[in-house]
Amino acid sequence: MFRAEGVCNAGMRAPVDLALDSGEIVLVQGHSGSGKSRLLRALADLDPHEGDILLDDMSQQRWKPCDWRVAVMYFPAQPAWWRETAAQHFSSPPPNDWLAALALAPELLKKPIAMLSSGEQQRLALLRGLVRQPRILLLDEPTANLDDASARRVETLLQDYLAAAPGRGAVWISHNSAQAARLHAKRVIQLSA
Ligand SMILES: Nc1ncnc2c1ncn2[C@@H]1O[C@H](COP(=O)(O)OP(=O)(O)OP(=O)(O)O)[C@@H](O)[C@H]1O
Repeated sequence: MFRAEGVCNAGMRAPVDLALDSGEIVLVQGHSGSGKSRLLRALADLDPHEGDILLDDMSQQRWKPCDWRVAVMYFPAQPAWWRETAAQHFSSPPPNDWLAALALAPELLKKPIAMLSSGEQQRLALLRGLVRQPRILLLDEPTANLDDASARRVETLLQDYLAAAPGRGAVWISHNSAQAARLHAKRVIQLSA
């Protein structure tokens, strides 16, 4: 379904091959600075890079870049905001059950971003991306700012999202071995420093 062959971005030590089947999570691990974020940015076509990346056998080079970045969406560890409130960043409002699943009060959407905790911002940024229905989620430590209970809520929501339609998958950076076990990833890509 999703394949990467010889992908290399500036800051990565070696090219990476990767394959993702429908519903699958591939974990990416490695020391700080080993190139995990740079790999995900290359997969999302956010930087010039080497190698080929295919979704349903169609090369990234044949996609319109803006369509690719919605289908193959990068979720940075530190999300960017450019308007005053989170609500202003959503193409369509997040479903109430998603907000509830992440224990986010709907009122948070209307608060100034500067008044939200980093964990609230990270969860809202996740929903901001999911409402656009990406197929491949490139998750850069999506629970980095969260306590254990909140992290598990995010894991459950993401696993449910992947299972809700065919043709979805995730490449997930995680430093947490307990989380890695919970995600049942069949494949782990270990980047060396
Ligand atoms: N635009 C860039 N061009 C070249 N090298 C870069 C660029 N941005 C970052 N780097 C370097 O690439 C290397 C890998 O960075 P990356 O952010 O992918 O690491 P990481 O494995 O995600 O680390 P961490 O776990 O600390 O987030 C680092 O040495 C970094 O300094």
